[in-house]
Amino acid sequence: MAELAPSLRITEVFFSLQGETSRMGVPTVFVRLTGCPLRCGYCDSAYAFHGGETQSFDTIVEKVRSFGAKTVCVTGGEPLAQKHSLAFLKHLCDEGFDVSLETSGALPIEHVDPRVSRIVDIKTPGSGELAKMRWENLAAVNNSDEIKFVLCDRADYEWARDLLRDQKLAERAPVLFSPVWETLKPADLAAWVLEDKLPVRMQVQLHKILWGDRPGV
Ligand SMILES: C[S@@+](CC[C@H](N)C(=O)[O-])C[C@H]1O[C@@H](n2cnc3c(N)ncnc32)[C@H](O)[C@@H]1O
Ligand SMILES: Nc1nc2[nH]cc(C(=O)O)c2c(=O)[nH]1
Ligand code: SF4
Ligand SMILES: [Mg+2]
Repeated sequence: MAELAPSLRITEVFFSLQGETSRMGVPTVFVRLTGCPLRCGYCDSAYAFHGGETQSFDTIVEKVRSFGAKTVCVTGGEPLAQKHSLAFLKHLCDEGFDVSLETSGALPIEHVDPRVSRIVDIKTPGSGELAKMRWENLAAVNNSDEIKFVLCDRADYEWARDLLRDQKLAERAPVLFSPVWETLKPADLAAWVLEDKLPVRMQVQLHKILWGDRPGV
């Protein structure tokens, strides 16, 4: 019997400015996949934990293409938790898109198509999901990827700073430090990064400054 065409469970596809990472500000199509095995206390995308709609690759790509942009960010939920996400990432690259992936760090990243830039979170103690971190992922990141810490408070900051130094993370890939929205004051994080002269890129979520904390932007 012929296999059904591969599909994904999708929460939303939308066009916005990339609000995170070193690609911040670039017009980007976002594909948000449904479902996540983690429950970070601060998650701003909990609406993607359930629901969504099953769509074929062709349907998703047609929607992506309709925005007329070359840059695509696959996020979630946790994209790598879906069976066909690796094939989908490869398909987007084959179709000529410039693709980035937002992933929690809890699932294997090494089989992601090498043309994809992988933004790999290291979940902190404050996220409540540190125990899910798959530390082997760190050996797989390279200079076209980014390692990202989303920080709840000073304790998270010190934990991330110490890990950055001990594991020489900045030598593996660019490192991002981002405050949890409306939880850690960006100016506090900026002062700490400067005081410790950390080799990281501090970033705030541009889309929330522009449009607030809501789906679809
Ligand atoms: C919604 S997650 C989806 C992808 C994947 N599950 C992950 O955690 O990377 C995308 C990014 O948003 C970050 N994020 C989620 N909630 C946030 C918040 N309240 N403030 C700042 N960043 C947040 C996550 O840490 C992650 O880097
Ligand atoms: N504008 C915008 N940029 C983003 N970068 C990463 C996002 C995400 O939710 O993963 C995101 C998002 O939700 N919106
Ligand atoms: S891993 Fe990502 S989507 Fe899942 S709960 Fe954490 S921030 Fe939200
Ligand atoms: Mg978001």
